[in-house]
Amino acid sequence: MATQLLWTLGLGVLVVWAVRTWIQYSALTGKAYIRRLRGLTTFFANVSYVSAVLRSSSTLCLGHSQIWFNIRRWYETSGWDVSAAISLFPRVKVAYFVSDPTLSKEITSSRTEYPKSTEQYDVLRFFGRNIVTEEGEEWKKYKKICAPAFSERNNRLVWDYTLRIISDFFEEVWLLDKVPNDTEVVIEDFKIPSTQFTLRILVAAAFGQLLPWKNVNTSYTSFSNPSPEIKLPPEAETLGPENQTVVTSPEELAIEEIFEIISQDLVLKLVIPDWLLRNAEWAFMPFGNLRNRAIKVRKAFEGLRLYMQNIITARTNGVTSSDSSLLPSDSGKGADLFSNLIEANENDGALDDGQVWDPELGEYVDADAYKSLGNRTKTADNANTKLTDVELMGNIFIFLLGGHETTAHTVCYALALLALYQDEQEKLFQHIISVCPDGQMPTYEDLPRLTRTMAVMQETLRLYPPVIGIPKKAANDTSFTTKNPITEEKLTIPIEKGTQFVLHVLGVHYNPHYWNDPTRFNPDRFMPGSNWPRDAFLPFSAGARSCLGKRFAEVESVAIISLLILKYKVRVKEEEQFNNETFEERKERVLNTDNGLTLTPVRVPLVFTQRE
Ligand code: HEM
Repeated sequence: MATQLLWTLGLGVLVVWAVRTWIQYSALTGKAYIRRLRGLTTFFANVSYVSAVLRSSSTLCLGHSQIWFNIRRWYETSGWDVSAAISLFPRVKVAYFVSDPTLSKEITSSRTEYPKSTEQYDVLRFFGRNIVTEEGEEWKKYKKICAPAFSERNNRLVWDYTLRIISDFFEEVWLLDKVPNDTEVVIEDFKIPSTQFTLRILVAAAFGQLLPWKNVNTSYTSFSNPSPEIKLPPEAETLGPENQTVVTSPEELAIEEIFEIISQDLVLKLVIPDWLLRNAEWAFMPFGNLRNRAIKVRKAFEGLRLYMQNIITARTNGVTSSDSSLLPSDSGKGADLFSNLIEANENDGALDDGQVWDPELGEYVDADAYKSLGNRTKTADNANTKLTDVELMGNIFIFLLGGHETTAHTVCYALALLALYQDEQEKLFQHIISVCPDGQMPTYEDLPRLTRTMAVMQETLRLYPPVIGIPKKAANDTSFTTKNPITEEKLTIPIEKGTQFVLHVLGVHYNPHYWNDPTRFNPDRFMPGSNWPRDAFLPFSAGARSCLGKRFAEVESVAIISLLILKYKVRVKEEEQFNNETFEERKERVLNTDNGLTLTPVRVPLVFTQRE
């Protein structure tokens, strides 16, 4: 009887929901502007945790891979650069995907009208609130302390550490000096060393700690013409899914392993509630693989907490970073992100150069001038501007998370593209040796002249932006206008408060109305003097909430790419099973992409030959 009642009740709720959905759906799709901008209709909300988990393309939800695979289809179908994506559950909603650069500029430059849709970032508060997860006054407080950490001295430190780390890698892992000239280094998947580079650079530039190359995982490396005296360093334990060992304590994990686990399985931390994760041993007992992954994720987060806590305690006790003594120049000494953050925190956002970040102006200003600014100072002074240890940890965590994979994958795609396009690689090599003749190592002062390396990086970011969609929402009932790129007709769309927008970075970057031959790899677009469309390039977002680590990532990527191309000629590894493929097939294979935490190359097999 009770079961029958429950069934009847359930069915009743379902019918009410279905009828209500149908009415709402008909009303929405009956609107002329929705019909004109119509994109996909899916069951679940387009930007949701469900879509993060269900990544395959389906009509169930607009998974992340849809955003990748449908780069331009929606816009081509409607003829407009804005696409209205409708979802049905729990209620009918519309989200606007924007590939119109003028509209995306309007959105990014008006933070109060179109704030960041931070609900989707709640989960990134595991270690504390931080600059990515907050909006409004709270975000301003974080920005004021965090922005000065990315100082010019830190950029120099990034450069110096990158040179040091990559040179050590050549000597200790690729055994540059010990390998005869005709020996080639064969890399099964270049994503692995590129991730190892950027993690080490990030840890060095964030904490002043140089992680040793000793015991790094080198299972992806071999030599095509090995001489007997060459011995690779011993391999560290690999942590692929095939490895089913269970880590018993967070202290057992090295920082590399922690990041490898977090990159692979962050989504488990996002979707499994904490109490379940704490009891993963028994809760997931019947699911061996899932159980082991859940335990590893928990340990990795505990390990990272311990790692960061130890550094905070050491710094609080006056222990400073020591490894910068190993660097070629000492101009960046003591300017690691963490030291800068603590300094800015102590000095109300000011660094020792007397500059302070004004979150409302969005620029550095003189600290004394800032204090004399009436209302703005009042807001800042009233807020409790000092970050607690928990907030410091939350922000450092976000620097590590935001700066690791993004840059690693950019460098990986750049090398893949250069391996495929040998003529572009040769142009780049000639350019680098013109800046650094006679085998000289490039210095930080050479950076502004390494324009072609920067152009290669930018073109890579255009084609493979790590962050492919940036969520925003409307703060009020308002309207927006978009212009048809072909007919120039203008369409004004009324929107309700809370309406979701996705700045569709891929849609903008492949927009043929702004980029000539957009699928072609052509670094010349970004060379000085060429007039590329600034508003149609959004890899770091734009406006007040754009990437804080932009310069960090540029300095690091230009240094890594320049050094690799200066020392090695790179090509795609020949593999028997792909002997008969065309260039287009090879390109598709080598640049094959999945969407994990960021856009991720699937497997990039490369061969590096030492240059004379
Ligand atoms: C190629 C490398 C990188 C790319 C493509 C990239 C991209 C982005 C994007 C698109 C955003 C805006 C996200 C949003 O609004 O939802 C962002 C924000 C941010 N990024 Fe990056 N990033 C990169 C490297 C880095 C690095 C190296 C760091 C730090 C070491 C970093 C730290 C941050 C921080 C702190 C924010 C939040 C800024 C705010 O909300 O005010 N990023 N990044």
